[in-house]
This record gives sequence, structure tokens and C-alpha cells, in this order.
Amino acid sequence: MDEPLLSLRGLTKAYPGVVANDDVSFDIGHGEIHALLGENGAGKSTLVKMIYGLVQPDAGEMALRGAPFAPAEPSAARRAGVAMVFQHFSLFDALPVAENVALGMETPPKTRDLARQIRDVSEEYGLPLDPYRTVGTLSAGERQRVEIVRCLLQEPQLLIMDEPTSVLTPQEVEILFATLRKLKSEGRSILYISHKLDEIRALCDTATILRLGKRVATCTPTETSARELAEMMVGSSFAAPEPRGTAPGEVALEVAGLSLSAPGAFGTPLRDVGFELSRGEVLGIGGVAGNGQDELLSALSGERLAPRGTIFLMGQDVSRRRPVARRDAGLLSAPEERLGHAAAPDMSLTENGVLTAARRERIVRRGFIDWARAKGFAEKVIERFDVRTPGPGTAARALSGGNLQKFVIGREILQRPEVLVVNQPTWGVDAAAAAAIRQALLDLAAEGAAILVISQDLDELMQISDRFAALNEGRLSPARPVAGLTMERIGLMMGGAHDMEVAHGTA
Ligand SMILES: Nc1ncnc2c1ncn2[C@@H]1O[C@H](COP(=O)(O)OP(=O)(O)OP(=O)(O)O)[C@@H](O)[C@H]1O
Repeated sequence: MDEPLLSLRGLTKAYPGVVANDDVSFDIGHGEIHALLGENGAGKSTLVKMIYGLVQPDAGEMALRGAPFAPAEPSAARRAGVAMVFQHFSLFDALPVAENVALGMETPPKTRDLARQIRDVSEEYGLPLDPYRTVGTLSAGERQRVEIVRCLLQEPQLLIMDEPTSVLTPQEVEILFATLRKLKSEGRSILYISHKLDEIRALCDTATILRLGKRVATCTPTETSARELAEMMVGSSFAAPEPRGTAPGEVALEVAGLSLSAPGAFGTPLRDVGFELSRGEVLGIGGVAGNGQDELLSALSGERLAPRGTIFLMGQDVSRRRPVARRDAGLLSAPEERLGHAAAPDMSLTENGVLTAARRERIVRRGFIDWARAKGFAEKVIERFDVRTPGPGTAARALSGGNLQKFVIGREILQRPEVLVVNQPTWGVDAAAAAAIRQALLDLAAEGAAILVISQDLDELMQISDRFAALNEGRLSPARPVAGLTMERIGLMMGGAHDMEVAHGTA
């Protein structure tokens, strides 16, 4: 089997102001798990979009099993045996699994037959899924299974996955890896985009590294250290974040007895949430996605008002204050979903800066927007946080995911919050940029701000938090100092075994 499954030769794609892929060539073999690595904006998404027929190359060619391959649209790629699982799922919450799968098919079978096929495939590949469950009730990991099973029903030869583990628990990651290894054993190939270098080393046979749109190397990840991989991506070495060891000061944020009903049919209610957060301190909140993370952020930011007497900022009850008033008082936040929630996709970075910094940066005065000041602020964020973009006039949607994330977090940090609440601050951000964001959060804490980091990345929380608490079905465990916390204890906290201590204490 000398001939590769897919060969890429000289692929080039330019956008205004940036060459997203520059003369990229490499091969993907049969039965190979091939990692695609690179910093934010290196061109990974653009490359896989060309393979999947979503974007047409300006130059270069592809061959699938030796035959010319130039899909004009995704359905052509699918017919040729290429399937893709996106980072953002395209599922309808109100419909059951089987109907969601049917919607993506050109000639769907009867629901009963399709349900059987879904069961068969999900059992065969170890991805348990009930075809009749409503998608809105599924966890992020289960939704991803729907997308994977939908792809597997097409019997693909090449499965493209864009950062699949960012929404999964450690256990779910293991299940996914077992599935991918089974596909490999059947001779199918996988192109795997990820920023998690340890995972790539555990799973992938080969890795291609892109930097600034060019292929810089193709290597064997098991023979290359995570540090070497990261350095190939950035082209230099970078420093891991260092805590500064400040002693916590007075309490800046206090939450007590905070209960809120679920915001919609598929949300999570908050149940008697309480914690204290001091100046100079980083409190990490972990937990599996969908356990109240978004709801906690909206209650703290003021997007949803909380019952009186539940949220205190520097001793003042802000529970009934709206977002603008909370911002004025020094409580700033950055939600998880960067496009649509944290940033308005069609607005420029300058305009997106105005959205949250209007008052604190004195961009709006006497009802007028000072555009020079607005642009200056956006430029400052771009420069300080190394946001790769042609300039502040660029629309938010034209930025790569990681670069927009750097902008969204940087925009809040530069407003010098008293309390900063962030959800998934480094989601989809490459290793070097993630280290820079974490360092910026630690620096902010060292300057006396109180920081609440909600994240599904346990390594991140262990690295930067002073104390850790877990959300489980809308309940928050007591916060514990991170020093001395074992993985087993963390697992128990995430699983909701909050009363362990009490039980032991009274035994
Ligand atoms: N539709 C578009 N219009 C203009 N520029 C674009 C468009 N899509 C991508 N780009 C630019 O092309 C470059 C490569 O982006 P791409 O999304 O492929 O990177 P990536 O490696 O997938 O990044 P990330 O890891 O952050 O998702 C970036 O500079 C990006 O801003």
C-alpha cells in the first residue's frame, strides 16, 4: 500500500491581507491518525476546509487514492469518502437524535431503520447513544457522539476532527480514542486537529505542523517531546506561567445562597451556590460542561439578575444590578462563546472594544463615541495580547478562533477589573497563547484583582488557581486549596460527592 490515501500538493489559499495556506504539501496514509498542529491562525481550519470542499484553493492540487480530488462542496467530499466533525455542532436541540441524523442525509431511510443503524454503529464503535433521546438533553460529549455516528454511517475513508476533545471529560476522551483506534485498525484514516500536545503524542502516528500558513515539519509525535512540538509551532521557546505568590487580601466577591431556576428547557438551575473570592486570589471552578457554568457566569455578569442578598461586590449587594452597573463597579466578565456572545461577529475589533469598554475606557463621553480612542484601545489589546490580524478594522468573524479569544480576554484584562470572571479563557487557544493568557490572569491577580476562572481544563485550573471548587448539577462544592489536592479528590468533587468529608468526620 504505497499510494497514500490523500496527497496534498502546493495547496495555497489567500484571504485579504493574509496567506492562510502557503504551498502546503503532505500525505495522509491509509490507517493513519495524522495530527494537524499549529498556533492560532496558522491555517489548520483553512486546510481542512479545502479537503472538505468548503473552501476552494487558489493553487495546488489534491489526490485521493491517486485520482484527482477537487470537491466543489461538502457533499462531493462526502461522496468521495471524506467526513468531518466540526468544533461547533450543528444539531437541533428540540429534535431526537435520529431525526437530527436524518436531516444531514440526502435520502434518509425510515426513522425506525435509521434508529437501528444508529444503534448498530454506536454499539460497534463503543459510542453509546439512544436514537430517540432529544438532543437538548444530551451532554456535550453525547452530542459529539451524534456527530461522529452521523459521519460513520457514511463509511468514510478519511474522518476529519477539529479539536474534538475540548468538550469532553477525561473518561470521554478515553472512549473517543478507543473509537478512533478501532477506525484506524479498519484501515481508515483520521486527520486530527488539536492543541493538546500530550493527546497527540498518545494517539497520533504522524503530525504535520503549520506555522504562518506554511508546513514547517512532518514528524512522529511519539519521538518528539510536547515541548519540541510546541516550539516548532511557535518557532521559539516560551515560558510556562509563574504564580507570583501574593497573599490574598480582603474579600472582593461574595456569593451566598445563590439559587436560580434554569434559563430554558435545557439549562441548569443554580442551587444554593456560595463562595468567597479575595483580592489577589484565583479561584478555579471545574466540572463537566453543562453543569451550570454558563448560568453561573450570567448570574455574576448581571445578564440574569439574581435574588437580592446573594451577590456582594466589595461588600455591596449587586445582585439586582444590570451588567453595565456591575462593570462600572469593577466586576467584569468574559463568557465562553466568543463569536456571538463575547463578540459581535460582523463588527470590527474596534467596535467590539466599544461594546464592553465604552465607560471604563472613557470611549463614550456625553453620548458620543470617541472613535480615535476606541481604535487606540483595540490596538492596545491587539498589541499586548499578540492578536494576529491585519488591524482593528477587521471584523471579529474573520479572526481565527484562538486570536479572537485572545482579543476577548485581553479586552477585559486591560480594563483593570477589580473582579474578573472568565469562562474557558483558553478554549481553542494554542499552547503559547494559552500560556500568555494564563500569565496575564496571574499578573492581574498579583496586582490585586480577584479572579474567578471557570474551565473544563483541569490542568489549567491546577496551574493557575489558589483554590478549586467543582460545579455539579448546579451545585458548587466547597472550595479547597489546590496545593495538596489529588486527582481522586478532584474527581469526587466533580462527581458531586461533596459530603465525603462530613461523612468521614462523623464516622
Ligand atoms: N473567511 C476568512 N476571511 C478572512 N480571513 C480569514 C478567513 N478565514 C481565515 N482567515 C485568516 O486566515 C488565517 C488562518 O486561519 P485559520 O482559521 O485557518 O487558522 P487556524 O490554524 O485554524 O487557527 P485556530 O487554531 O485559531 O482556529 C488567519 O489569519 C485568519 O484570520
